[in-house]
Amino acid sequence: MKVFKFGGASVKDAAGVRNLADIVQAQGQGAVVVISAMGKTTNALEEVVRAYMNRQADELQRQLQILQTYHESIMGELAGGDFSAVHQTLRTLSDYLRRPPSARYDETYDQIVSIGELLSTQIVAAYLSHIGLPVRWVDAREVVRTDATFREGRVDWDATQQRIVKTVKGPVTTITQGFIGQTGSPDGTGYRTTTLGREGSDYTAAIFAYCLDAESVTIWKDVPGVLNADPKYFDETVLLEKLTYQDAIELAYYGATVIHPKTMKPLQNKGIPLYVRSFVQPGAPGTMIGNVEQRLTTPSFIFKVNQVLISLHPNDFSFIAEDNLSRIFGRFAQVGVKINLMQNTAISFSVVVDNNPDRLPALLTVLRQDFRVTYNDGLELITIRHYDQPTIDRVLVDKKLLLEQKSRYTAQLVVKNL
Ligand SMILES: Nc1ncnc2c1ncn2[C@@H]1O[C@H](COP(=O)(O)OP(=O)(O)O)[C@@H](O)[C@H]1O
Ligand SMILES: N[C@@H](CC(=O)OP(=O)(O)O)C(=O)O
Repeated sequence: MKVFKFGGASVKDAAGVRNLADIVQAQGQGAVVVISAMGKTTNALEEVVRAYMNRQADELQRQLQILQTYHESIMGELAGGDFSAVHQTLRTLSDYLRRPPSARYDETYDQIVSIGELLSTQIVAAYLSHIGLPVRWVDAREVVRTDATFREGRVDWDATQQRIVKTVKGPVTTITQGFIGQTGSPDGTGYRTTTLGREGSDYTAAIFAYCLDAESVTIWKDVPGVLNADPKYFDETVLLEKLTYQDAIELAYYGATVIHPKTMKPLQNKGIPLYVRSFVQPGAPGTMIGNVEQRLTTPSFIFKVNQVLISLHPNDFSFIAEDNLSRIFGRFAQVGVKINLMQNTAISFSVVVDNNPDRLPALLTVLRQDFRVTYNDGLELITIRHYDQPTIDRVLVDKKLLLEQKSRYTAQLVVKNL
């Protein structure tokens, strides 16, 4: 059994859906096919959530219309298939949005944002059936069980495995959603949809593969495979043909957005290979991640833009020791901000985080309760895996270095453009 994952870029239009059908027919019949929301639908649904929670009726209608028109135009162009399930899902969303919003933002977010994956998989399943490829549409919410951490659901592996094994059987191709799951409701009155964190569809593919002891997972991308840098920021990239799980985990952890960082561990635990291949050139081999002998030697770059360097200084005479550190980490966990890099001296603690306007102001407020806080924004965090000095010198041209951290294999540089 193979698992395929198609992300938003691969199904952003009708041509993408037809291309997916060609790939599945040629290489993936009988596979589990995990699909994300089409194009930038998740971002669009985040706007729907914002308008709904802020009770902006006109804006909400406008956003809903954009969403509906986009999906309808893809269905129109596909010209064929029974899309009644898609229309039902759109009606369910409209009905939901007619009710007054609850105060539980994250829970509401998941109920709305999860619609993107339902729509995409219903469109793809209808089209595949129409062209004569029998498929089973599986509602991932009924098999992927999570806790009640909305927007970042933690998987209950035993319950999920039982359900997946029971549901996914036989030679028929399965179509299911990435990114979404379900929890028993906090008040015990029913089930609620959860999501696994933005860009979490790769992780869903790994969950299905783990539970089914799949022979491989292939994620189909708009790039030839894993490259030694994001081609959006770098002109001369090199394809990494083979990677150890460890190197792939490190690259993803430091921010190489080509694979979600949670994807590798379940696969590594069962030795299931992960292929990253181009949906534009499906015949090309791409990158193979697995139990390979050779560690990576090519320097690989990860650029994170829009970073903020925050420095904390105790208000009293204390040092940055265990008690202060535990308080600091508690504050970050409380507001849900991920630390991209940290460094401490006796009397200061510096962290680099994404400049997320939804969370940064809350973070600064709670930190200021205990510390004097200074910060510097508009920065870049450059991570070089398997670095050498000439590589570091090259990336520092026209940049001012604010902070540097090196371990045996990884160098991290916080810089400002000159
Ligand atoms: N090291 C890397 N190798 C290849 N692509 C990368 C790398 N780092 C970042 N990317 C970016 O990842 C993108 C593909 O991931 P993403 O847009 O999340 O795909 P999808 O949403 O279709 O799953 C590429 O277009 C590329 O810009
Ligand atoms: N649609 C979700 C989940 C996802 O993984 O999408 P993609 O595979 O297009 O990155 C998101 O945008 O966060």
